[in-house]
Formats: sequence, C-alpha cells, structure tokens
Amino acid sequence: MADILELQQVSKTFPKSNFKLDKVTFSVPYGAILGFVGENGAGKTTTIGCILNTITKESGTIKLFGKEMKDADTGLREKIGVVYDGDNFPAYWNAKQLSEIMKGVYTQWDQELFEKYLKDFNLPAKQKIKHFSRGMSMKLAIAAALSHHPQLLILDEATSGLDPVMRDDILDVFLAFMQEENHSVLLSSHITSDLEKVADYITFLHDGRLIMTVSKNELAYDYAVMRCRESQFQKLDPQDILVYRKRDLWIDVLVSDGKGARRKYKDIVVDHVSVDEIMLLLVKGEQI
Ligand SMILES: Nc1ncnc2c1ncn2[C@@H]1O[C@H](COP(=O)(O)OP(=O)(O)OP(=O)(O)O)[C@@H](O)[C@H]1O
Repeated sequence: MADILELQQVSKTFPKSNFKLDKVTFSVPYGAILGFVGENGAGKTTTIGCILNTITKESGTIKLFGKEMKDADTGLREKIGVVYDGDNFPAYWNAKQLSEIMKGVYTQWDQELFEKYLKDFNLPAKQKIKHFSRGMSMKLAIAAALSHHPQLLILDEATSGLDPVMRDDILDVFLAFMQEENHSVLLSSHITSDLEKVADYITFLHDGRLIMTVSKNELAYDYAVMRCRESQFQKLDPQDILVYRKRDLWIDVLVSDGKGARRKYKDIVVDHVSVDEIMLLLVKGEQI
C-alpha cells in the first residue's frame, strides 16, 4: 500500500524572504505517527501549508492517500483533521455554534462523538471560545478535528503551551486515534519529549532542508553520541562521524551505529542520544 502522505522534492520560496523550503522529501506510512521537528523558522508550518494546499508550492509533488490534492478535492479534505497552534476558530463562537458550522462542512460530522469529546475534555458548550484557556482551545480544536472521522491528523504545534498533564491527556487521545487501522498522524512539535513518547518516526528539518528521518527503534538502539577528547576525536574513522560539535574539552560526535562504536572505540563513552541532542548536533554541529 502507498503511504498516506508522500512529499517528493517539495520547494517553496517567499517574496522578500531569504528562506527556501528546499526539495523536501518524506512520507508518513499508514498506521504511523511521524514527529516533525526543526528549529524556529525551519519551515515546518510552510511544509504543512504546502501539504494542505493553503500555501502554493513551487515544485515537487505531494500525494495524500495516493493522490495529488486539488482545490476541489473536498472528499480528500474530509479525510484529514487539522489542528493549528493558536486560533483555530473565531473567538466569538462557542462549541455549539462551531458544531453547527462543522455539520455543514463535513458530511461525516459526528455530533454524538463531538459531544462525547466535549464531555471527556470538560469543555462547556455555550461559553465563548475567547474565554477558553489555551488548553481548552486546543482540546476543542482536537475534538473538532476528530469528530469528522479523519484518517490522517495533521497537528502543527498542537501541544505547545500546555502543561504536562494536559499534554499527556492529548497524547492519549492521539494514541486512541491510532488504535483504528490505517490512521496516521503528522505531529509538528518543539516538545521533543512528547514525540519520543508517541512518534514512530522523527523527521528533522533544518533551515528549509530535510536532514533525516529516523525510526523510534533507530533512535533507541542505533543512533548514539560519542563523548571524545580531542586526541580521541583525531583517531576516529571519518566515515563514522555524522556530525560533531566542540564543547570545551569535549567533542560530541553523532553516530548512526552506537553498538558498533562501542565495540570499535572501547576507550570512548558512547551515550544514548535524545531528539533534542540530535537537533542541537544537526543545527550547531559540523561535518567532516
Ligand atoms: N508568507 C510569508 N512571507 C514571507 N516569508 C514567510 C512567509 N511565511 C513563512 N515565511 C518564512 O518562512 C520561514 C519558515 O517559517 P515557518 O513558519 O514555516 O517555520 P517553522 O519551522 O514552522 O517555525 P516555528 O517553529 O517558529 O513555528 C521563516 O523564515 C518565515 O519568515
């Protein structure tokens, strides 16, 4: 089966901006959560805009459910639930009014399910959204996105600014969504601990370019960071070094085969590496 979402060589520039989204290629398989990380301004929101066709890409192809999406493809849009960071709906609406609008937009809108989410999330139906806390607004957006029975959820910073308890609740909702066969999630986030909890793959974007995609298993068992002294660093096989970063007396070296590195370099400490540390090494490190 083809992937649920597939980007091939997607590029985009903006007038009066030096930024370039540069031939971004990655895919989200059916049944997987893909975490999308990158520094501020790396191009995550731009990529999501290109996927949803709210931003016109310059080149490349994007396939959703095996098809390129055109403006008139409402059928495809119904299969996608979207949650943005920040204001998803007009502030003067309440949840009840929102559901009235959604009923008209989505043929698959499930009022019963929406009301269940309102109850589960403890959201008042008649309070104006402008009086909601940030957590309540995000939960409402997630409830609305899930209530038209999408197959693919696209979330741009949907858990940012939420406390750990609220984030955990929301991650549980995503995991429940994943219980259904062939559901997938694209989750852009700066909160890498959330991604480490739920993502099957993590895609790293840096300065408009896709650096790499790693699976959860590769992250746990393969990628690692060697803590070298200068003299040890000088003796490393350059082929083993993905990137390195000098820090005072130490040099951190990212490797893709931690077990191999432990065998090969017995006098060097080889640590597990977190998503945050990979990001730092990719953004601030150097290549041989
Ligand atoms: N409409 C636009 N016109 C000009 N430049 C834009 C426009 N939209 C985005 N950009 C630029 O594109 C770059 C990438 O922005 P984008 O919002 O995609 O990054 P991001 O990875 O989502 O960042 P963050 O994590 O801070 O949300 C930035 O330099 C931004 O200024």
